Amino acid sequence: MVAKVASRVEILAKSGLSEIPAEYIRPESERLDLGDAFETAKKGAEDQLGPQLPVVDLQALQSGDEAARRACVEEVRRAASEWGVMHITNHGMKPELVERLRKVGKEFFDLPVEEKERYANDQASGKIQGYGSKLANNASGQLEWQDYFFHLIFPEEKIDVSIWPKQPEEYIEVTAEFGKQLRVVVTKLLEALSEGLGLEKGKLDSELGGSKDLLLQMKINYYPVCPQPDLALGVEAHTDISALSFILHNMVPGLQVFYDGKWVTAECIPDALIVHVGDSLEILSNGRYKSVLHRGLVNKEKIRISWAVFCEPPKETILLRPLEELLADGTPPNFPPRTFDQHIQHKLFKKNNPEAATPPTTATD
Ligand SMILES: O=C(O)CCC(=O)C(=O)O
Ligand SMILES: [Fe+2]
Repeated sequence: MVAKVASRVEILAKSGLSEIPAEYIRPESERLDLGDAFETAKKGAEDQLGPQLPVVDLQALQSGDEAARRACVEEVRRAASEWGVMHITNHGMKPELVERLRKVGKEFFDLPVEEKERYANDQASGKIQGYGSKLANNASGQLEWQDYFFHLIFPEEKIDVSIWPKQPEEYIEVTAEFGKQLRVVVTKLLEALSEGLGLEKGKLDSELGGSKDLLLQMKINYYPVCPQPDLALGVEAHTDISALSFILHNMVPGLQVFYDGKWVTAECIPDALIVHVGDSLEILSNGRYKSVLHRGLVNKEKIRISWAVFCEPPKETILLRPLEELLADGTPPNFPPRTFDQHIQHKLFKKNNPEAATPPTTATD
């Protein structure tokens, strides 16, 4: 078999084509409401009907005022339970650092494609870090309108800066610092989420590997302008396999989350970070926190860039299963025990075999 070479969406977009290749055209069922979300989002929140993602101010988590702190924990709990996603403000991450992260990521993607190719990943040989584009290896053979750069940013002992962009020069310093500071935010949020489940505050963090083994993996998603945004998706609808995912972006709308039977376009809120609950946290919490279904739209006018950071447990050494404390009252577990790796394999299998009978041990997901 001839190895598949990924074609870069950036090259397609720059070629000036007016119709996108067939592999990028989503099936009819996915296209119903793709067209005008960008236009709607541009008009501003006032014009958007219906509910909006919750915005949670984390300031009070550090507060000496116990009532205020508890109220904040409750807001986090509620957002993670009802939506599985929230904007967080006053999270402690310095706006200047976030701005520098945006700058170095954009400068990397501004390089010519040939320069970026020097960092190309090789999914077939398991080299997943680096510059890439989706290969048509799923059942439908569908592609997404994006290129990306993927690499581990924390813990420091596990990162391999030799595969990180060397241009712009500041990339490594800024991104490593971002990883360190984001880890502090992760700790804080996991503490609030543990407390929201009635658990000891360090519980979720340690169940996910703690300071040594919980990984922060960053994916910079680069969505070029698309001549037919009503036919394509930047990222198809999915839930993240992570415990939590953090998203920041270049203030171009495109992220949608599925809530109450509808796709809701996330507003662009300066200095806020978006946090998703992913599958791993859904499993540990026995479904009390929801792994949110989401997707990314593209548009005709503006390049969109997002930085997604996935907080993941180690692949094989931890068994993800609903925490015992949450089953003590006789509540049955809603998920079978699986390592993170087994969860990934199971999800892939289900995606590629939608008709397959679900084995008895997996009856609940
Ligand atoms: O671009 C976005 O806002 C979302 C990206 C995303 O869902 C992902 O990378 O998993
Ligand atoms: Fe995602």
